Amino acid sequence: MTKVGLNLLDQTFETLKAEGKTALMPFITMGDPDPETTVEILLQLERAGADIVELGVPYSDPLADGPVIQRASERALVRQITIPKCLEIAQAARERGVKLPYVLFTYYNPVLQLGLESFFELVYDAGISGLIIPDLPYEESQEVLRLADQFNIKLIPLVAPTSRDRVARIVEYARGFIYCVSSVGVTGERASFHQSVDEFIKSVKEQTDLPVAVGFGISSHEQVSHFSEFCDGVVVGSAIVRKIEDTLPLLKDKATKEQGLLQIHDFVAQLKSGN
Ligand SMILES: O=P(O)(O)OC[C@@H](O)[C@@H](O)c1c[nH]c2ccccc12
Repeated sequence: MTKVGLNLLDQTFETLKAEGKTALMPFITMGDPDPETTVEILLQLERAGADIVELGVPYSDPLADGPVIQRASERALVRQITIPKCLEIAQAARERGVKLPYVLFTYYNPVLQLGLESFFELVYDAGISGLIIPDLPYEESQEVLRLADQFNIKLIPLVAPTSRDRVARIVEYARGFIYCVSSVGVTGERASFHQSVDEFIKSVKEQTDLPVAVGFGISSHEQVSHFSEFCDGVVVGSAIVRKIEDTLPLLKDKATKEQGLLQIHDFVAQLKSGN
């Protein structure tokens, strides 16, 4: 039975567009450093001005991830953070008042381990609005897309400057938004971006009515501001995950946990507003 109804991710982009705003979209690794702290971090991200959040499922072989997110995955895997556990954490954050749309970010193998139908039932029940699977083989994406549509979960594609010739076909099957990868290689902060990135993103925008977001390497207010001039969303992962890593000593001690959470809040807030 196809699940109908409004999708919070779509609604959020529509509202932001009407307000002439760009979505700030943090990525964090779920369960890093532990489930309870992840709930607290999600609350801080929302308070800091995040509009949408990418919930990263830790994985043992994160091919597209740089060292910062690899280390975060390792810390989370020590706590046996599985997809069901990630979804529990997401629901716990909802119960604490987090209203952000959730985009689940997972490699394909953990999905296969659960089985596609079971996976989508769990993800739907957890109130997830979007899904990114960076290593989903194109040949299998039609079945995943059929189920995602059935459960009203937006299957978001990644497009890279190296896949220019495939953009038209990728966009044709896109849902939710288009995730433009700013650079080739793996995730991780970049000091600068090749000037052709702007033109690549603008060329993608010309081929779709869906929102277009950019990610990979963005780590400062200046970079967020630059891309916010022509993107509907800006994803920041490694820079925020590194901030979490840097505050681990504070987060681990009850006496200083609030101070650590506040430092994460302030870092994300300055990404958004620059002050
Ligand atoms: O970490 P960065 O450079 O800020 O990039 C966002 C990235 O973390 C997030 O979207 C993501 C995490 N793992 C990925 C793997 C592939 C594509 C994207 C991702």
